[in-house]
Amino acid sequence: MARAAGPERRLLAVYTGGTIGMRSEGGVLVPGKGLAAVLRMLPMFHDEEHARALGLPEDTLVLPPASPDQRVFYTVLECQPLFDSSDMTITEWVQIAQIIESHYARYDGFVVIHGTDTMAFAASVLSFVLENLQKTVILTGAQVPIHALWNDGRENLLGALLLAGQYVIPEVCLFFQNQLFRGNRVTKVDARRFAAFCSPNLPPLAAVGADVSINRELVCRVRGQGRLVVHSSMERNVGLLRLYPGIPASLVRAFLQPPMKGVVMETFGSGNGPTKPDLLQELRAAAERGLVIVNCTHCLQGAVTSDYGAGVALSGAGTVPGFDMTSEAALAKLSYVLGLPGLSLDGRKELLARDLRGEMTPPAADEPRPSLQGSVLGRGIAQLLSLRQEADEMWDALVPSLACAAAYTGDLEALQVLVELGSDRSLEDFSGQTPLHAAARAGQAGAVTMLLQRGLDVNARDKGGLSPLLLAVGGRHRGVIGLLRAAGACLSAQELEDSGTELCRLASRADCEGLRAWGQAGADLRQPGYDGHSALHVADAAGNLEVVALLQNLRGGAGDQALGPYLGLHSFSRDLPFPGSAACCLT
Ligand SMILES: NC(=O)C[C@H](N)C(=O)O
Repeated sequence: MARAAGPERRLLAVYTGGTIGMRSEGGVLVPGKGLAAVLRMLPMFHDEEHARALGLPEDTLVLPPASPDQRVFYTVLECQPLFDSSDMTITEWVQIAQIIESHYARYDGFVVIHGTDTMAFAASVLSFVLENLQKTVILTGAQVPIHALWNDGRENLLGALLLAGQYVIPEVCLFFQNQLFRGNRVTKVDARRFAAFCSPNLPPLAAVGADVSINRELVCRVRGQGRLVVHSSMERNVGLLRLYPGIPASLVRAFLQPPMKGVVMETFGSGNGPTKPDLLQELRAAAERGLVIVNCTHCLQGAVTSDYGAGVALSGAGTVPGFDMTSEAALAKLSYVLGLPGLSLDGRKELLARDLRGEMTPPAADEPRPSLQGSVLGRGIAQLLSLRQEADEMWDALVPSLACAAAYTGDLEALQVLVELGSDRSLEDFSGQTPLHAAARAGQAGAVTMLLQRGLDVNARDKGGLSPLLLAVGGRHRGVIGLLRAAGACLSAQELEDSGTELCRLASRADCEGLRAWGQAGADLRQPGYDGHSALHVADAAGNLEVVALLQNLRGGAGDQALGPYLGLHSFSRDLPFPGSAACCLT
């Protein structure tokens, strides 16, 4: 986490509805249009004099100076339609993520103005949908409309704009009543009070008083190095089932029927439930059918543990522990994990039990308690716990190499899991190679496609300066070269210059495939080698008519245009199912 640099910071505020902008119609509150016009009239939200002096466009608002050397400019994007958040679903939240994606390069941070009723669900979903986030995203809203005399909307929105404008907190956060929370840790706890949200199992990331105090230990590091990825294929057939004393097995059975694919089950206390055989049998049968059940406690605070027989019975029936996740986060995570393509059931359960976006505290992170040092058994347990932690660290260190191995062999299922596990850190191995290098070297088009979709840097260089494109050229993997080029891979100026000598070498060996690969990668086939001769000269002097004909056919310089039709170059956007460009409307 860093204080944002630069004299001007630009934010996009996506206004989706909620009480903050609501008006009373017929005695009830309904979403209200024109929030930007309201903000323009409020001096705390817009410095008209400064805007006029700079000649800012009509849609750009500017906050009064918060510090002498920095100004926050922002644009309000009003969605159509506006929602009471009770009507919002995963579909709208994915659309918000797509709006962020399509404006990502132009803004330094994002504020999402949202109704409070489902804001905890929205923040949780966004935290999973947005992968490799490197900019601040803050959701906020209000309990009372901003145009009312006494309201919380002004403070909440101003705080969110100031934090997103002044700090790089690369997470989906929620700001309410002077506190900045991790979005997937919050839950709404009050329908009326201004302190509407709490984060029961994680302290706030920041608190705003006379000063801003940031809890630096807690703020996520920038996750991965790739570009932003929006996971739009969230599974919709997920549900939330709250156990209550005496719940009949027949009701549980009815709830777990297809098309349901995943269920968050809210249990008692530390993850306990009734141990009636008929109920356990329903859970077991559903788990055996492939339904994924995540066990979360319905307590506000605390975690699912294996302290009680009544909890162990549930895990014995095939449920996955959700530890200290909120039900909102668990539902969002389930939808995300079940929506990932190409994973086995075990792979999905493995991801569910792992902390992916800071949404839970798995027990492996527990420090051995000091009291354990007092007895022989206690010391043994403490040692076991620390061994387990070391094993975890070893696992983390091995993920990049394992991911490279999976990419090299084209094991897509293993690769998917490993890339997900490594998403909060670099996937470079000891030599600086990423799995994309390994896949390109081996010509694994499927793995290359998956990794490009996951946002791995197409032009990454390993410690020897090699890029995936150069490795694919070396292996003459023309399908992979096409994929990389279409995703923006290019040879460096030095490689283009050095390619002349290599082209001459290939021509002298009559290596037509090699020449085609270089041409497809964007090399100019007329580039002279170290002695000033081109590949065509070399082939001509050697009397190799096939190579001469090939080079003449492919002349015209940079391979793309000349080789495109010949080699079947294709449009990346047509071939890869990247999320389409985002609409600004929520429909
Ligand atoms: N305070 C609010 O924003 C509640 C409103 N019903 C909403 O969620 O849109």
